[in-house]
Order: sequence, then structure tokens, then C-alpha cells
Amino acid sequence: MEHPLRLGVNIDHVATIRNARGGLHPDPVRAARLAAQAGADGITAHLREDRRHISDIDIKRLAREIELPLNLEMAATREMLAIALQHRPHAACIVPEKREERTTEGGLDVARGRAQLEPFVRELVAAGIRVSMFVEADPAQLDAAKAIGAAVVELHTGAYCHAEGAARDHELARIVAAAAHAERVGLECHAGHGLTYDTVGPIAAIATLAELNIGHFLVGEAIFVGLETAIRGMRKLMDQARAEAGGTRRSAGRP
Ligand SMILES: CC(=O)[C@@H](O)[C@H](O)COP(=O)(O)O
Ligand SMILES: NCC(=O)COP(=O)(O)O
Repeated sequence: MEHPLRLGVNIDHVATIRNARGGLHPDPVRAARLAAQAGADGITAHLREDRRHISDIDIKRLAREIELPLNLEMAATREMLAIALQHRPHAACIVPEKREERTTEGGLDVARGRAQLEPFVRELVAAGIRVSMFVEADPAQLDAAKAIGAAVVELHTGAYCHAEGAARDHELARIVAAAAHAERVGLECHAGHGLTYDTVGPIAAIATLAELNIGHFLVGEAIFVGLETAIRGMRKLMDQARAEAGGTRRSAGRP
């Protein structure tokens, strides 16, 4: 089944720039408002355990001050669960986290961590939060996410973005197959990590994907063209890819 494709704008790296000087500028909440004006369908923010970019106050403000649905990316820890339950974002995406990593290097091993992850999913769902699992494009991970009660999976596109030539085609084929598997088992399927103007097209063309979350590239591009223009450019490429694949042009609103 064809799904309308939403764009979630990840504003983490607005906070990275702010934190370089420790002040208040640039403000991620202002970036979220601009993203809404530029046609974003949601805002994504990753509150890392080490608070290297997004802070607790950012999450509090995002949850209260923006109208777009907030997708909180969080590690499966009691501290993050308490924060999610306090602020009740629209969605929570559980991601793997390693303190020493530069960025999220891979997907969550839901298949091996089922017993540990299931209580987190249960508590978030009971609070009315939509739960997603950030996983590799591996059917076993999707099956495990479904089994522990997640409604959504987000496929990690980092390997696809970093590969070239035949290796990239191989990674794309894995993502296409995983998105089809998600549809079969009744999971809403999202994708993201490392997507750029050069890599977004083939991903956006996958009809069973419902949402892409994109951040680092948009914030980098904003330095040259401004955030609104960068987001509009991404939205246009997503729409073009869908139209060329014979599908719906854009999002139909809230998830
Ligand atoms: C889970 C994920 O892909 C995003 O959080 C993205 O990684 C941006 O944050 P980092 O650059 O801190 O990984
Ligand atoms: N979950 C992926 C995300 O939110 C954005 O990742 P990136 O575009 O900042 O790499």
C-alpha cells in the first residue's frame, strides 16, 4: 500500500552549534518553528545521555511550544523513560547509544534485547506515546519490534548513504525489502540517518515508507541557503521521487 510521505526535521545540530559557545543561540525551538513554516510534518530531537546537543530544557520547550508532532529519540534507560513520561511527546523512537560514538552507528538489537526493551515499550504505549524502534533493515529486527508492541520501525539509512556503487545498490535493496516486510507484519515504516539531497531520492521513492527523519545535512545546508530553503529543497526532492515512482506527492498531515 502507498503511504503519504512525511518529513520529520531533526534539529539536534542546531543545538550542537549553540553548545559550541554555551549560550542560547541558535535556538532549536526557533529552528523547529521555521521547519514548520517550510513544510516539515514533524520535529525530531535526540536527547543523548551525554547531552552533547539537545538539552532537557529543549525537550521541555519543544513539547510545550511547538505545534508539530515531536518525535523524541531516546536510549532505553530509566532516566530517558522518566523524561518521556514527563513531557509526553507524540512519539518516542528508541535508539542505541554509545557514549563514545560520533553518531548513531547502527540499529538497535531488538531481537537480542527483547526482554530489556519490552517494559519500556509497554510504559510508553500506556502513556499514549507512539513507539518506534530504530533498527537495521533486517526482517528479524522488525519481527522483534512487532513482537514487543512497537507500532513503528525506523530503518537506519547510514550504511546506504555511506556506500557507493554496487554496495549502495545492495543497501538500498535491503531497505526496500525491509520496508515491504514492515508492511506485511503491520508496522509503520520510517527511515533516516545521513540522508542528503544526493541520497534521498531512492529512499523517498519507496511507497511503503511513511516518514523520513533528516537533520545533519539540513542544518549544514542551512549555513549556505538558510534553513527554510534547505528544508523546502529536501521536500521537493522527496515529492519528485514519489511522483516519478508513480505515487502520492506529499504528507497528508499528522501521523
Ligand atoms: C538516531 C539518529 O540517527 C539521530 O539522532 C541522528 O543520529 C542525529 O544525532 P547524532 O548526530 O547525535 O547521532
Ligand atoms: N533518525 C534519524 C534522524 O533523526 C536524522 O539523522 P541525521 O539526518 O541527522 O543523520
